[in-house]
Amino acid sequence: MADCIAAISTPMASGGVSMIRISGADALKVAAKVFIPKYPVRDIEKMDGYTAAYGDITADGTKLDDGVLLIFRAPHSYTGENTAEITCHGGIHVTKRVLQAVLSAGAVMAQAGEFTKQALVNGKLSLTEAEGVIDLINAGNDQLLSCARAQTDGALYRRIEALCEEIIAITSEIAVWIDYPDESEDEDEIAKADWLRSTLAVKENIDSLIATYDCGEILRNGIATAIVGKPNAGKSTLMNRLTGVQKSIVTDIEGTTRDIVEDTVQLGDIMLKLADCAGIRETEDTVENIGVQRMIERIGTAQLILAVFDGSRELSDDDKRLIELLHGKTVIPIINKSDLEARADTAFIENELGKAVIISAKTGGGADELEQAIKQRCGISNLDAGAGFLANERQRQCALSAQAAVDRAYNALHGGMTADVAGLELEAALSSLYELSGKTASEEVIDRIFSRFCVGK
Ligand SMILES: Nc1nc2c(c(=O)[nH]1)N(C=O)[C@@H](CNc1ccc(C(=O)N[C@@H](CCC(=O)O)C(=O)O)cc1)CN2
Ligand SMILES: Nc1nc2c(ncn2[C@@H]2O[C@H](COP(=O)(O)OP(=O)(O)OP(=O)(O)O)[C@@H](O)[C@H]2O)c(=O)[nH]1
Ligand SMILES: [Mg+2]
Repeated sequence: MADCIAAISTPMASGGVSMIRISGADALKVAAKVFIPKYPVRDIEKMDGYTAAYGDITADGTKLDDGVLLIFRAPHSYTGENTAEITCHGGIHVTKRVLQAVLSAGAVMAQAGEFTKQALVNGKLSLTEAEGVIDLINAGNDQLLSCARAQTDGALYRRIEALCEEIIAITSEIAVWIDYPDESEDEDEIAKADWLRSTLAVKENIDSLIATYDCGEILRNGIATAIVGKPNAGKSTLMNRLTGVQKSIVTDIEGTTRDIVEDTVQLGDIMLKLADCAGIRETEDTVENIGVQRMIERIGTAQLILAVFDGSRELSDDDKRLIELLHGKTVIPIINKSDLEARADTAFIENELGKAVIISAKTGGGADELEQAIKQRCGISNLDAGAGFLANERQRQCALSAQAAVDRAYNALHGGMTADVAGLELEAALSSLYELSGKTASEEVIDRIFSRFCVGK
């Protein structure tokens, strides 16, 4: 058996060409057994990196196909190992036969993500960069692509490194203090105040790192958005206006919408998963009541609530009951029907729920302002992917344990405990951050990450 792995790196589908990748110390030796260069006659094992040859791909002396061989020399390859890429015609069967020939020549079948794992082991990629590679492959729009690109280029990695350096600066000072305590109490106090300040800065940086997770989550999965308000406020009209289709029934009869009507809409880079709900009111109607209950449940689960008020009428008890339900939620109050004379108490609404947006769902007035408000409220306009952000739950969990440890360190310093306690907590934070960047991630964690890759990546 030769010291190299091999797999088909292109999709299992017919196409123009397919690629079989071989990576490891013996990659060129194995390639030489199946690939016969046509001209100039040359020794594959002596080919320079970044050179290609045209020739026949063979199995046991029989020609399978003609193809192109591309050579990378360690460490200058994706994996950091010697790499040979054989490109053949893109039929599923012929590609499988070429792989078989390569395996017969001694290569070992690669596991899912094993090429990228080699890259990780060889220091070509950090763990968070490798995670970015999966996101890049899965990216379905420009925004996701540029976020994944930032990750594969090490944006998060650098942000974590910077945090670690800040922490190390404090822990090393504390370590010196433990060995050589300051002579005077004054100096001691000055040093402690200094550590407290630096720890606070670290704390703020971790907090803002954790806040980036929600933006990424919103980009990937969209925002669960509930449109709520009293009957006839114009919820269904707004829903139809946002999606551009007449999906929700609109009438001037109160209680028109009962079942939740769902649709999605792309607002710039954000996807809203809209739910148009029944209007809130006291009613004897059994069916409508169930609708109202469902609306209340949605208020509980929605990430964003568009609370629609009829601006042409005075606020009713139902409006006030709704406002009660919305406290503590992420809400954009919307005063609808701006094409009619204004009668609703906007100041009251803003006082309860924050800055309102005035629109006319009927005419489309205020649509831009609403889009801006949604973007602002969801923090998406604040996401600077190039500055590094948390892209998945594993990363978030590591960052949360680092945050908890830094909080404990801060409280220890603030509460007047001896600095060695804070020092230990900061060490704990550091080890969570190392796990995040992959410096100390366990084999198990790494395996779990790579199991999300496809074979051949
Ligand atoms: N044919 C082919 N195309 C591919 C890949 C591949 O493996 N093969 N990749 C696989 O995902 C991506 C490109 N990834 C690569 C990453 C590094 C190197 C490389 O040769 N790195 C050298 C040189 C770096 C430099 O010049 O700065 C190195 O790291 O030393 C090559 C491909 C996308 N396209
Ligand atoms: N003038 C004016 N009328 C509007 C506007 N938006 C909605 N309406 C009207 O208000 C009435 C109720 O609209 P809907 O969208 O069905 O209201 P809803 O909030 O979904 O009502 P329910 O489903 O009963 O809870 C309809 O006659 C709409 O045409 C607006 O911006 N201006
Ligand atoms: Mg409706």
